[in-house]
Amino acid sequence: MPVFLNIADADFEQGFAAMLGAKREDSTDVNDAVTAIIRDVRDRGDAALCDLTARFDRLQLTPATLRFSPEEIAEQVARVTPEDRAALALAAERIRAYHARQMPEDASWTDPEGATLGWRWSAVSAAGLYVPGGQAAYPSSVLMNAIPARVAGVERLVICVPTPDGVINPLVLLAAQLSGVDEIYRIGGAQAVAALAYGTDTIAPVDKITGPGNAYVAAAKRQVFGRVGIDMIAGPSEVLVIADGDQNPDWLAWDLLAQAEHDADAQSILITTDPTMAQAVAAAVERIIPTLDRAAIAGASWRDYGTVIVVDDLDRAAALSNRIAPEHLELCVADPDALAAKCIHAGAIFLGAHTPEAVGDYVSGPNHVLPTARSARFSSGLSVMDFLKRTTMARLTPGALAAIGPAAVRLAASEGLQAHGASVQARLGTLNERLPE
Ligand SMILES: NC(=O)c1ccc[n+]([C@@H]2O[C@H](COP(=O)([O-])OP(=O)(O)OC[C@H]3O[C@@H](n4cnc5c(N)ncnc54)[C@H](O)[C@@H]3O)[C@@H](O)[C@H]2O)c1
Ligand SMILES: N[C@H](CO)Cc1c[nH]c[nH+]1
Ligand SMILES: [Zn+2]
Repeated sequence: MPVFLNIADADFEQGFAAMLGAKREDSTDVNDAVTAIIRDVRDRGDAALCDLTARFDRLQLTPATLRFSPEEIAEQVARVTPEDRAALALAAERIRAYHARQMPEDASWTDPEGATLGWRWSAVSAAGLYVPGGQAAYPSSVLMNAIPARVAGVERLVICVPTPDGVINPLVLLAAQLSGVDEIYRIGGAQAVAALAYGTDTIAPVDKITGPGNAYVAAAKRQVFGRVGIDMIAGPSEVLVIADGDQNPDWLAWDLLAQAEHDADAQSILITTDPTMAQAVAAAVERIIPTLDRAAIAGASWRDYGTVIVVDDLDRAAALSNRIAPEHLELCVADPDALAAKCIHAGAIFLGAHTPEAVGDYVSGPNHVLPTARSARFSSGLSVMDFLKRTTMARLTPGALAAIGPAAVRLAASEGLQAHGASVQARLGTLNERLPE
């Protein structure tokens, strides 16, 4: 049974703890295995990639076949139906248009002292996108990672995707093609992350690695961070639906199950002001679960992490939502804008009964790679900013240096840094002057 709370009389703190659950912890075994794999790839390069792919993905490769050839990509992409191609193209175009608006502007101004100041944005030169293999390969996630990189102006975009037993989802390759990916390698796990970070004879290293993956991929991203940038370590998906009493319970049940079917560790929460709605949605969820293709996963997720909370009013719902800081927040209420104004901490907000979270997974335009496990309190979803760096700029005239330089000289002296002060004084012509007491 999911956790069922009536906030009016339940111990919320206890329920809150149960709701957040005891999620996965870092495993020493995984970390040690990943350290060894990374070392192997650094030492033996392509040979290690081929050996590890044979071991984990049951696929024999040579350095020459690590990369998908243009002919193979064309052959796979030709298998995609026109309907699937059109849907993917529509998604790609909407995601591109949304992310184009995120591009920040450079800035430059001259202050009253005569200093011209500002900043300039530039893209990372090369980005590597990890695409989880097998059943978990989502073409939509290829678009969500690769398109912001391209919009940001990344010159070289690389994908690593494991192909267990040689099997690849053609839609993943089409999504890569639509997003302008330059190179696709059929490798996965920690060895792929190591190759992207350190490079091999065949794979040139990248500057930033993004994308989800299993515990080995996550541990490898943590271990190579510093050598390269990484996006975030995304945990199991979550949705919080806030609903008033005037909603269709079946619609809300489908929304909760759309997260639950992702992962047995996913979390779906309903907060409602109407006890009758709470009961109706919970009943609909139980009725629908056995009909799902992924009934076992969705059932486990709902049983272990599903939560239904009844509150007195929407202010209380907003306060709870802010504590949960959900990855996805659906506001199925009469005035979603008023409620959204009170919901400060959420990765993505979906306003109104006709905006199911699932549309955001694919085609609305915003990114579906979002902060999980309450990290929406301090972080944001993937965006073009993840592929950009900001460089600050300053140019001083002699007059500007004369106006503000003496303060720098004084501060350098206070820090005991003689050359710092001298580099300013030399320009001011005051190098041999004693510093004022
Ligand atoms: N948007 C998202 O957040 C999102 C999307 C899709 C998938 N996912 C997550 O990605 C993951 C997919 O997992 P997956 O395993 O199917 O694919 P994966 O591509 O993440 O991992 C496959 C690789 O794991 C490595 N591996 C497996 N067992 C190993 C072992 N014992 N020792 C060392 N390495 C080992 C192998 O190299 C293999 O190629 C799931 O956790 C899923 O929840 C997240
Ligand atoms: N809801 C997932 C995490 O935001 C993303 C996804 C991909 N495909 C379907 N859904
Ligand atoms: Zn989803």
